[in-house]
Amino acid sequence: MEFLDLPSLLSSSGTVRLPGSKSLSNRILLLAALADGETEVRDLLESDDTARMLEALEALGVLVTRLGHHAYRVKGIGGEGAFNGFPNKQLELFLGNAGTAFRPLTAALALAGGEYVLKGVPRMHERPIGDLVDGLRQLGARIDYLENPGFPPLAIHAPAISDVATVSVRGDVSSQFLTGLLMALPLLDRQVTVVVEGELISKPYIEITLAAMARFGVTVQREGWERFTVAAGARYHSPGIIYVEGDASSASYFLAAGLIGGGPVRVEGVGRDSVQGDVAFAEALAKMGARIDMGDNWIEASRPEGGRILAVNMDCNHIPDAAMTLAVVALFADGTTTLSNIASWRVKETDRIAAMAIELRKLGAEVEEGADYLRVTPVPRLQPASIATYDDHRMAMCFSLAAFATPLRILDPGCTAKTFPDYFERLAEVAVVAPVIAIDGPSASGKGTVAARVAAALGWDYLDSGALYRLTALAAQKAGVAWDDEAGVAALAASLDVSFAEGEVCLAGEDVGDAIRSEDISGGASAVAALPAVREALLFRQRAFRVAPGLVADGRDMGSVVFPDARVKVFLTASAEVRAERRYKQLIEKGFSASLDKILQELRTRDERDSQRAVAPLQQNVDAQLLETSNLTIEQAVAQVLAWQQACGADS
Ligand SMILES: Nc1ncnc2c1ncn2[C@@H]1O[C@H](COP(=O)(O)OP(=O)(O)OP(=O)(O)O)[C@@H](O)[C@H]1O
Ligand SMILES: Nc1ccn([C@@H]2O[C@H](COP(=O)(O)O)[C@@H](O)[C@H]2O)c(=O)n1
Repeated sequence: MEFLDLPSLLSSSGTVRLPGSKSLSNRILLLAALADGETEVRDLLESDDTARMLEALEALGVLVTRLGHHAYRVKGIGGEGAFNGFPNKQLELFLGNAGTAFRPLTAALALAGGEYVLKGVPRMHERPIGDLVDGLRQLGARIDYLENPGFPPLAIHAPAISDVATVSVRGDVSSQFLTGLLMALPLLDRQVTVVVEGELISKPYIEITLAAMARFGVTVQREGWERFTVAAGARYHSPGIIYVEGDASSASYFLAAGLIGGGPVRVEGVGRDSVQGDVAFAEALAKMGARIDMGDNWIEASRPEGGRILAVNMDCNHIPDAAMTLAVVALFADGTTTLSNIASWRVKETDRIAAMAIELRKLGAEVEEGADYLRVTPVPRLQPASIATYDDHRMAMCFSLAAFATPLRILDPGCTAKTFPDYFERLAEVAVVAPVIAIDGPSASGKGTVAARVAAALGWDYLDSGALYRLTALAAQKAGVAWDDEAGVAALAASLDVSFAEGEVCLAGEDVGDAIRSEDISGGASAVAALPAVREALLFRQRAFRVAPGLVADGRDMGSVVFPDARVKVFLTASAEVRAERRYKQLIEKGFSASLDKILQELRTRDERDSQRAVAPLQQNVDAQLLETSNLTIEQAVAQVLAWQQACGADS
């Protein structure tokens, strides 16, 4: 499985231009297709969900021209006289997991006339659509469930249009059912009123629908949130050029980063004039302690000097998507946060309440999960974890914010392609990561000694990565697993029970500081380190050491593989003879017997194996500074590394 390791994030500031809103993009594309005339859609979101809508429209015979720079020209199929439906009247469409494509297309195709099959990914087939189908059937639509009643896939047949003037639809499961119905009604040439049954959820999404329809010339008469009427003769007319607003839900991650990391972080593309309800996220964040500034087309979030992040009890029905971000902000709050009225999370890309609870607990938070609420109690120190994302873009994006507290592994980060393909690149632009000094070099060159002293001088953490390979070799020896049994040793490496505290190195609670330094285990470490699966198993464990305020790491591949973005990279070495002598002295001082010749020979063997192995071989990388210490004291070597650190202007 693909993954992305996020280091600890220290602070945030900067500006992000948001991608186009998913909700608006797919609504506008469909309306442009149904309208008369040509519409130029600018700033369209380029993502999986919009790709599914574009593919579907083109397959239906709508002419779409890609103009570049997120602009598309759509030749509408509307015109004078009765609506004739789409040019292609018999088709099977695959709509992935795009709810904003599936629901409105179901409604439009059900009233358009034709024989269509609508399918999606397995999760789409678990997301209810029965309420929309029931509403459409009242209008004469003929729709069959191909698998389970109430769920996609669907077979849509030409409708037997009735003259019913009032239809009802449930509003308490997904507002997309009402959206789908409303957007399709102008295809009928008569007045129809939709009556909402139950309390309508996610009302701001209906505002988006009404605003988008209005841009295409159709005004919906609204009586509260219960009755919506589309008049006879309502027709979609192209507005000519239409701009898609930035995605307000996507803004939530950056605004939250502004609060958690200090900010200010500004998002451009949404602001005071936005039609998207998720801009209300900014108010929710303000209740959690953020300072919010807003212009017509931008919003900025920061944390006031000395400000705390406040726990809240919040009804999130109006911002269901952006509220996921609040659940992660809650990890930084000063008490227990409760997010309520979020039952719709259960029928989104995944069961988001369940998924959120599982993943927040992995980080160490206390979480209570209810049918329609989530309660999060933070802990003083979060723990590094691999976060599963459930093929849900918002899981990946909101959990990235936990990196302000701990290094993280995000599994399947590519799932953000649904709405925000370059999310992690944009996040990197506004977040400052914990700095790393990577010191690589051959055995006994002094890199551990120098690295530990540099770390102490800077007040940073220190990682002796070689110790992890040594511990793995020792664990294998104790378990009777041969050092060349790649799968067996990798399994041990993945579950190593180790701790480094107060100068002790413990394996399963036992201090093995001296045992892992024996020449036998040195050879074993070098042997297991040549196994790719072992290196893979230890990768995140090493990266998890990268916490605030910074890390000095020593090993063989710190600068090349583990921390390729380290700001200072050093290749610290000395001649083999000098190194053998240093190791000899070290052993004698510790009271071990040793032979200089044997040490030199073993050291050369280890150098040879470390530099010849296929994965992460020991070598000086082009971007690493050479530090030849044969004629340097420890103090001189330390001073040189600190000078490089200062010269590169890294945080100290
Ligand atoms: N510049 C130096 N001059 C003299 N002695 C040094 C110098 N640097 C380190 N030493 C000594 O060399 C010995 C080996 O150093 P150290 O254990 O730090 O090496 P290392 O590269 O981390 O080794 P390994 O890879 O085997 O863990 C230590 O006793 C240390 O004090
Ligand atoms: N990043 C690293 C660190 C170590 N190794 C291997 O482990 C052996 C022991 O390391 P020491 O630094 O404690 O000597 C070493 O010989 C390497 O084979 C590694 O591969 N990558």
